[in-house]
Amino acid sequence: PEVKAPSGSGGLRVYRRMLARSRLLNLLPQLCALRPSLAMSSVTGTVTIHQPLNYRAGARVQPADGGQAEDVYEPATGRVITKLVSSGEKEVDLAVQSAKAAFKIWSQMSGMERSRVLLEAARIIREQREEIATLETINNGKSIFEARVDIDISWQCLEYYAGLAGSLAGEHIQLPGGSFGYTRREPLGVCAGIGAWNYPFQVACWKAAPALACGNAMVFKPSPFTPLTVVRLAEIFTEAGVPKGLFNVVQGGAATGQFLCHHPDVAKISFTGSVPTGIKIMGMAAKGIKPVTLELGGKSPLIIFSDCALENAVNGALMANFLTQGEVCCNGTRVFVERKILDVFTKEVVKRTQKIKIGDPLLEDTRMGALINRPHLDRVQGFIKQAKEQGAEVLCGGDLYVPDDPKLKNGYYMQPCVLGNCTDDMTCVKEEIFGPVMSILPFDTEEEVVERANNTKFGLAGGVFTRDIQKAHRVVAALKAGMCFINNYNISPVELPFGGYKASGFGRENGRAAMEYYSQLKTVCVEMGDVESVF
Ligand SMILES: NC(=O)c1ccc[n+]([C@@H]2O[C@H](COP(=O)([O-])OP(=O)(O)OC[C@H]3O[C@@H](n4cnc5c(N)ncnc54)[C@H](O)[C@@H]3O)[C@@H](O)[C@H]2O)c1
Ligand SMILES: C[N+](C)(C)CCCC=O
Repeated sequence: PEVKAPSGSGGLRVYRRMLARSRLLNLLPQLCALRPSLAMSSVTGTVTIHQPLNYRAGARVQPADGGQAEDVYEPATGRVITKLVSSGEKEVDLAVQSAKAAFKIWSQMSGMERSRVLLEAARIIREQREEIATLETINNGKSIFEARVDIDISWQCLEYYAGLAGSLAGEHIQLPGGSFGYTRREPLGVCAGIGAWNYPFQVACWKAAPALACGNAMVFKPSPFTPLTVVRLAEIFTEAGVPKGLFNVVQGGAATGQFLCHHPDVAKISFTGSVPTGIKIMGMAAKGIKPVTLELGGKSPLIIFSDCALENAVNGALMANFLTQGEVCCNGTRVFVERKILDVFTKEVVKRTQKIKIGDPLLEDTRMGALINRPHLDRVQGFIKQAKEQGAEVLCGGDLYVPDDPKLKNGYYMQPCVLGNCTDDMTCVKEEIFGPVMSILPFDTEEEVVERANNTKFGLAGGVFTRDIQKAHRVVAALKAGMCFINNYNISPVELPFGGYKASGFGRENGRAAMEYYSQLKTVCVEMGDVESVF
């Protein structure tokens, strides 16, 4: 109901379908109206946060050994919205100890008891959807339209794992002479979650929901660029009834993350971020022999065959490149187009890209907001400059965008960009840009395109558009990527496992699979007879 899809907009239809999965969604505007929320009063450029941003033992706290306060920006305006105090070793330890104490209570509860608390947390998120989405938009710069979808995926994730919490079980195995064995699926203990800035609330839910469902506690460190909404999540967990200290937030950057990873009482690390940081995380996990989930970057291929439904393929390419200003790990940024339809496809993609409404992310009709910060915007611009130098042609966009509204003039906006005349050896085709930049690459045969699509160090995602269903399955089977789409792109039903191959990481979030990454198997061997010793 809150999503108004212009007619013929297939990408938005997909999003609407995802949202329509909740009957309760119809009630959301009324529910929001009952609660005096941040959303009611906020316009871009007005919100400032003064509350402490760490969360420990069920309350917001200032870190016990905080360093110097750093500015946190509103990407839409370039304005400082809050100050972030990084947590030192002492604060990280206090958070871990708090989690350890809560783990003792939570891990002894039945799956059904945990389920009820997670369902209540999901309900509160739904109720506060508008407020959380608004805060996410203010802190991240993505459009409010998209932030609402992120929040919906977040509560759906909690509901999904609430449903699975009661089903966590082992098996019974018959042995000779009436003896038997059984297995218990047990929680790991205190899990560390470390998040990226592109989906701050959603990344936290994708980690917290399966972790808590399995009986673990968590200490979460968001990106220092987006510290705000995860503290709301912590408050919501407390309000829903988790033991105080079960979900804690420590703020800070690399140093805080390192204290967390090295902490001897942290049993597992779940990391979302870049490949270079992922390598460091794995090194730290190796030192402590800790299991690790790595959700890293990508440079995913999207393959458009000439027998596709063209409008769907164009919509798919837009969805694969321009959500969240292109700052999406699984984006299909290498768009391989069969040469027969290269011109017609490219023309349509360019036309649609030029129509994307850029601007104030809190306005209802905005579809592209501001990039996360000035250095990142400069970096993306640098990729486009280099692409031109290497022979790519800018078919549209690529320049900075300055909105008419004076309060937005210091925001970090750019026009979404489509690059033509690309070749596989160009930097824009090889490296993750993490901005709104699509590279179009022509191909002639299936065999050729599969080989080129796999010719990358990454392996997060991939997609194919074709009406030939045999070809579609054959191609995705050949793609070396963890998350593949046929005739769609970048939707994320929480029931489906998500994660990478190769340098894009390992472990899975979402789906039943994630339960394995937040639990461990204990085997119990039971003797019903006498013990026969060989000695
Ligand atoms: N696969 C996925 O699910 C997924 C999802 C979102 C983003 N990403 C990837 O994340 C990247 C963008 O996010 P980013 O710029 O925040 O990544 P980043 O690697 O710079 O930072 C990620 C997190 O790690 C922390 N960190 C940095 N150095 C650390 C260290 N030495 N020890 C411990 N923690 C440390 C950061 O403070 C932040 O919280 C992109 O590459 C993107 O593809 C992947
Ligand atoms: C929700 N998406 C669009 C699938 C993005 C998942 C998180 C990756 O950055």
